[in-house]
Amino acid sequence: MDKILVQGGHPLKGSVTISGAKNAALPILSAALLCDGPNTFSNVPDLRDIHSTMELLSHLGARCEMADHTVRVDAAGLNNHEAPYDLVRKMRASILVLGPLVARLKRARVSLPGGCAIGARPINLHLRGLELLGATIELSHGYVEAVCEQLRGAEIYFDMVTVTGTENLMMAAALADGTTVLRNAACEPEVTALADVLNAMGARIQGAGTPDIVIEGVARLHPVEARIIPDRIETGTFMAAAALTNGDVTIHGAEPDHMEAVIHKLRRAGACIEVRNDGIRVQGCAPLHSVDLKTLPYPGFPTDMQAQFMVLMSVARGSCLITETIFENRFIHVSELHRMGADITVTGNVALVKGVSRLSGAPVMATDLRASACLILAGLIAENTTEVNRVYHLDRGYESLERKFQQLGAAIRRVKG
Ligand SMILES: CC(=O)N[C@H]1[C@@H](OP(=O)(O)OP(=O)(O)OC[C@H]2O[C@@H](n3ccc(=O)[nH]c3=O)[C@H](O)[C@@H]2O)O[C@H](CO)[C@@H](O)[C@@H]1O
Ligand SMILES: C=C(OP(=O)(O)O)C(=O)O
Repeated sequence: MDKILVQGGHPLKGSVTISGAKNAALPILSAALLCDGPNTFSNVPDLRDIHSTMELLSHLGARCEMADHTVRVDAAGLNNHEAPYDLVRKMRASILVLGPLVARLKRARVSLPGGCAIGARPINLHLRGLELLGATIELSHGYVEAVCEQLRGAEIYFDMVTVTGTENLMMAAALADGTTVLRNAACEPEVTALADVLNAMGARIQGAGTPDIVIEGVARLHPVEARIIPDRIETGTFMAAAALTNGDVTIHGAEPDHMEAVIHKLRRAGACIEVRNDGIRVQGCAPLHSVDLKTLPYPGFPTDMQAQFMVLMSVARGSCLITETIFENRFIHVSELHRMGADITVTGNVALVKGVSRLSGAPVMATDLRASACLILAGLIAENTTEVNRVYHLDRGYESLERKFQQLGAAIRRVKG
């Protein structure tokens, strides 16, 4: 298995270009199942999760190919309603084929994704929404089976904000008879990006990006060409790294409007951030200060940035509380940060982080994507060498992470295992 070695102590300097967003690309690739004919999506990040999704869509009968960050998906041959365990277990976002399959084929049999390192990750709200749209749902042998004659519009209220739940039901409702209203819907930019692609396909969706989304069902959708939005979590990871190393980095290709909560917290922690026409410039203005943080649905501070922010706080002046409200077990990185000398105490979903003067390099590993990114960041400022193991989690979500850090002057390299 590959590992990444980081020699700490090099301030990051220069510029970096952000890739397309994994969490926008995955639902959009599934949306291609809703129409016949060739869809073309550009700026798709070349990641393991993208290839897993293409494998799943091919299994369902779609034709998929990727070249130079452009993915073509043609679901004219969609003929299989079953997403098997072996493909779904590789990636939780596979559940996003459920809505499109029920809408197109009137039936779906999709393996339940189950939990993962960060928490239980239930899909009860997706299933209840599909029932309200008229599908009959059964759970058996680890699979969800959904059938319907024709989906019909309904009013659906989400008890919790769910990103993939909102996306699944928006895709299903796009081809339902009548009007669907989603209340307390997720407002994440990736939801808006999906709605934009569906509308370009001929769907009638209003209100995406707000908690009330209204979808007037249409009889059919047509293929499109679309570009995937920039990855706001990759952007935030590089912003955090620049501030942490007391560096000076300009981030190109990012969308500053999606970064407000992260920019706000980094500024309060002492980073100097300038939003310019050619990118976001982040300069470390040492020392960093402790600031409390709570993860929330968008536009709140993203759970996917909590681990990276914790590294900053672990070497900031003072103490702070970091509260994780989205996932019940998203402090996997804490025990590894302890091994590097951090002073963090976790009680339930709250971490008390007392800033220390330095971290020291150590062999570490994490079983989650953003926790792995956090350990790379810690390695950038730690004394001596940090060895980050199990980097296949990173490869699910960051394209060329070590190459991008090398360009900024970090002493980082991958060792093939
Ligand atoms: C709101 C939120 O920040 N969602 C994050 C979540 O999206 P993802 O779509 O994976 O997760 P959801 O948004 O669906 O889940 C949010 C919360 O709702 C609960 N839930 C969800 C669906 C359901 O049917 N029943 C239920 O109880 C989950 O357990 C969780 O506590 O993980 C992604 C990967 O880290 C992040 O990019 C998203 O920002
Ligand atoms: C945890 C993540 O992804 P997934 O939902 O695919 O597990 C993430 O993007 O941080």
